[in-house]
Amino acid sequence: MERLPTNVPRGRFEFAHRPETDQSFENALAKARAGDRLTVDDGIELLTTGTAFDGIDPRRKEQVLEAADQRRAEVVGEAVTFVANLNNNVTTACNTGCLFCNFKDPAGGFESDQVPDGGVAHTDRGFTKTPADSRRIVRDAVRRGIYEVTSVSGLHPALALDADHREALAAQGGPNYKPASMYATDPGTYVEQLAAMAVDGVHLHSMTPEEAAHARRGTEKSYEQVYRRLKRAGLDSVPGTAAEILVDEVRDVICPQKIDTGEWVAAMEAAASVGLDMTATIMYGHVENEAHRVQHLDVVRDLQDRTGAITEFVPLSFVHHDTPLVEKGMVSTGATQAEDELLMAVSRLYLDNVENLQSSWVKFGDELGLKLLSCGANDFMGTILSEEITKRAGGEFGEFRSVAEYVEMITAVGRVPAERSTDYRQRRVVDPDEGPFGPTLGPFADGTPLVDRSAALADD
Ligand SMILES: C[S@@+](CC[C@H](N)C(=O)[O-])C[C@H]1O[C@@H](n2cnc3c(N)ncnc32)[C@H](O)[C@@H]1O
Ligand SMILES: Nc1c(NC[C@H](O)[C@H](O)[C@H](O)CO)[nH]c(=O)[nH]c1=O
Ligand SMILES: N[C@@H](Cc1ccc(O)cc1)C(=O)O
Ligand code: SF4
Repeated sequence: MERLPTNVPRGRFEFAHRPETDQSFENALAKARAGDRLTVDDGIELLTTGTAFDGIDPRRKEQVLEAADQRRAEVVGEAVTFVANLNNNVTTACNTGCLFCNFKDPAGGFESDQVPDGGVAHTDRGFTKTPADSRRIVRDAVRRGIYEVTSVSGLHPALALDADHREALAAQGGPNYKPASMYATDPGTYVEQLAAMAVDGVHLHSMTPEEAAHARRGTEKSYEQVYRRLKRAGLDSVPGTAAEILVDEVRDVICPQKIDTGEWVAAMEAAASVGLDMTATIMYGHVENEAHRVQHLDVVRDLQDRTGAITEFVPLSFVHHDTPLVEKGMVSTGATQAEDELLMAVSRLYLDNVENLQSSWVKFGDELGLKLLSCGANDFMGTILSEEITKRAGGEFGEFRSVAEYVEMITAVGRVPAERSTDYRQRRVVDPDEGPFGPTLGPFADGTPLVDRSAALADD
């Protein structure tokens, strides 16, 4: 039987870590089926369907997917959850230069001398919102019934933890700092933005490890001090993005100016130590190989063993179309479907201490997103209402799914739709015979259906 292709022919990049093991696929599959804790070598054998040959064996792939689906059913049952949420990203200004990212705009384009009076930024596809802008956008969405607002942004040079941090950066001239007075729009401080978004009891999900590093730059503050201050300002949980691939030889290629693996882990541990829940992610399907992917899972599993704070794992398949990695000719595609399916399945089997696995329709689309619910996933992401990160990398699956669409799609694949809270501690099963369908868990939610106002939101 012909083997299916993988996206990056092994060996194209000279990495020290390579998908070679002393384990056999059969042994690894037997351990997975028995519910044994897998080793990195086991994971590599499952993810490659056997390292003895290049490409993916379709029959073995189905065996791995079936094992993952069985494990999902045992761990979390038949419900497929979704959250009523909003993405409110504050700014696209960022000079960190991650090669997989097209969300960012050079911060210089936002400086006052670059922006016509009252006009939009020099890079007119980007944006910076004031705290007042954020508050207005979030308040509107809360009144429409959302439960959570997620906010992840570029590392704007004027952004600082709080007023004291701003003063310290101004006094020492940096690092990566320019005063807000140089920009057409002042983003405020992280504390001001969080306080502005923490309206009416909405759940505030923000401040990735990379943003926390930005919020302590040039100081001796610990990550604990930063996250404790952010929690006081209204932060409820932390997105475990900026993870990308938690193996430094890969980070050195795709995001050399970003925090390293150790810093990411330290920030996440700190967030957990001050009582914040978090998600964890992997952004895969670019230059890395299967050994890197499983080593990444091992870092996440170990973090969860030590903190228990990770509420879900979120595979982010690299959206490659409009990114520097493609422009530089380093890659030409993202992950193949077979790789997406196996990554989800091996995540389920390897992360034996993380209960929830998310399939994102904005990255995979509805059809593959639903298929991945039979490969180990049990969550189908959220309504989000607005989305720039994927869209600006060339993603074309939209910015919104209504509760009615969730109920229709989930029941169509024979699963049980359930609205959830960010921390999964609240789950409300939705009866598909009891329309109309709207969110009910948010502070102002009364079951009124959400409508697609992404155009209106984009005008904000
Ligand atoms: C855009 S950043 C914004 C927050 C912050 N600047 C950071 O890097 O954590 C958030 C995450 O989006 C994901 N992302 C960015 N570009 C992507 C792409 N082209 N495909 C898939 N995920 C992407 C990355 O995992 C990244 O950590
Ligand atoms: N996977 C993606 C997400 N996931 C995060 C969820 O939207 C939600 O914030 C989290 O599950 C906590 O409840 N968000 C995106 O905007 N895009 C994705 O691809
Ligand atoms: N920021 C990520 C999505 C994400 C958001 C919050 C999370 O907790 C996890 C993932 C992206 O757009 O790709
Ligand atoms: S991934 Fe985050 S830090 Fe990296 S360039 Fe994009 S916005 Fe900036």
